[in-house]
Formats: sequence, structure tokens, C-alpha cells
Amino acid sequence: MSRVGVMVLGPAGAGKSTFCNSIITHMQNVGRRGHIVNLDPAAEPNKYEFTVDIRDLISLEDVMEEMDLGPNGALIYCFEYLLQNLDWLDEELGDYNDEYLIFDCPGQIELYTHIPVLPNIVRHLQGQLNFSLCATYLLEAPFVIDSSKFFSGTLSAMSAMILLELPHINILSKIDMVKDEYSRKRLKRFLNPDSSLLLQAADSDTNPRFHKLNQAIAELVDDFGMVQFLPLEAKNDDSVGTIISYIDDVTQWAEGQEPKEPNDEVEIEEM
Ligand SMILES: Nc1nc2c(ncn2[C@@H]2O[C@H](COP(=O)(O)OP(=O)(O)OP(=O)(O)O)[C@@H](O)[C@H]2O)c(=O)[nH]1
Repeated sequence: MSRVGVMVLGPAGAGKSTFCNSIITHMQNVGRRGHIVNLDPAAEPNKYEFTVDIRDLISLEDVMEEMDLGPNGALIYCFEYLLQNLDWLDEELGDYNDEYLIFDCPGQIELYTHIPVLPNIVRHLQGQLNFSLCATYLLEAPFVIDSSKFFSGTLSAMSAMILLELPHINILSKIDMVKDEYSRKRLKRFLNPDSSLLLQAADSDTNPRFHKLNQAIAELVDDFGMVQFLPLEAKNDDSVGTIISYIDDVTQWAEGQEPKEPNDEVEIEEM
């Protein structure tokens, strides 16, 4: 059996590190083992110790100082350096078999939407290190309540999906921050989206000049059939457990085993 790896992706502040920690807490609760692999060279101190930490190879702060680069240039430099030193990663990941490895990725989504840094790391993990990988993509629930922002978030999720070519799970994080009944009702539309309803909502929010574009995006969302979002509240172990069972399903599928029956439509709790 190959090793299972979960890539945790999404824009800055979407809740990626918190989600990684919640996965570890859940794993501990159910007697499974998981480890966090930190791929963010600018990571803050974390609740759980990182088992593998890119900062042991290179840190953003050092690169900015020594190469006189700004944060974005330095980040790209760090990843190019990692790509030139993948044997370091191989060695660090060497002994972890039959355990979950959770890859906490930086929030600069250009690393997987514009330049092929993360796709190259993914190919290496799959090809050289025999990982069965799955991508989780987090979008903040309070942010996407508005249809046009939902479209924009969905397109960035889709872009990551196309570039990484991994089994892909979308997550609406910080669901607990959507409190009032009206907003929670709106949010439900985004968990199992019906593109014609989304289109109506987007059209009512945008200038008619953009209606054709809305239509095209709604069709794209429909064609891909990938836009189901799972709700996440980091402190709610049940919501984390549900996502982990999806990860288990898709990574088994990725290994060529039969997937379980698809889960029922996702709901958020009534207030
Ligand atoms: N209310 C609530 N807050 C959350 C949740 N998940 C994360 N947060 C908060 O959101 C903020 C950002 O979370 P992080 O986990 O650091 O986000 P990140 O995506 O790792 O951020 P970057 O590393 O900057 O890309 C923190 O203040 C978290 O406490 C959640 O489910 N509910």
C-alpha cells in the first residue's frame, strides 16, 4: 500500500494550518497517526510540532535578508531551492509509511496557479516516493456568501485542480462564522450548488455587461461537476471527521480500489 498525503491548499488566511491541526487532533482521537509537513517557509509557530519543516532547509526570512528580495520573490526562490534539493525532502519523509502526511502549503496561490512549483513537488511525491495524494482546497465561507465571490473562489479551486491533477476536495472553512439565518440559507446554496440558481443570483448582483461571463462560468462549473463543498468548522471534530472520510475515499479511489458509495448531499446544521 502506498503512503497517503493530503495537500492543504487555499488562499492566505483560509484556515489551512488550523485545519492541519484539526486533522491531527481527530487522528489522535480515533487512534490513527498523522504528521504535518510544513511547506511554508514563512510559517508561524504551530500548535503541533511539524514532523518535516521546509524551514530546516531554507527560510523566507534568511532569503529576504541575504538575497535582498521581497516576500514574493523570496518565496519563489525558496521553492526553486526545494526543487533543486528534493533529496532533502525524500530523506525527511523516508520513514513515514502507512501514516497520514498532511502537507500545509503556503497561501500564495500563484504557486499552484501560475508557476509549476507545487505540481512538480506533487509529481515527485507520486512518482518517486509512491504517495497516494489528494488535494483539499479551502475557501472561507464568510467570503463566498456572495455569488460573484463564489465564482471567483471556485475558479481558483478549479485552476489548482487542473494544475495538480489530483483527486480534489473543496472545503468551505470557518462555517461557524456565518451566524445569521439569512446568510446560512445563502450558504447552503453553495454547498451543493445548482448552477442555474447561482447564475440568477450572480446576475442580480452584477452589471448586465457581465451576464454572458456569468453564464459561461456557470456552465463551466456545471460541466466540471466538481463544485461540491464540504463545510468545516475547525473546532468541530465531526466536521473534520467527515472530511477525513472523504479523503479516505478518494485516496483509495486514487489507488485503483473501489470507492465507497458517494456520500449523501451535504447539509449544514440548522440554527
Ligand atoms: N471561527 C473560525 N476561525 C478559524 C477557523 N479556522 C481558522 N480560523 C482562524 O482563521 C485565522 C487564519 O487561520 P490559519 O489557519 O492561520 O490560516 P492559513 O490559511 O494557514 O493562513 P496562511 O498561513 O497565512 O496562508 C486564524 O485566526 C484562525 O484561528 C474556523 O473554523 N472557525
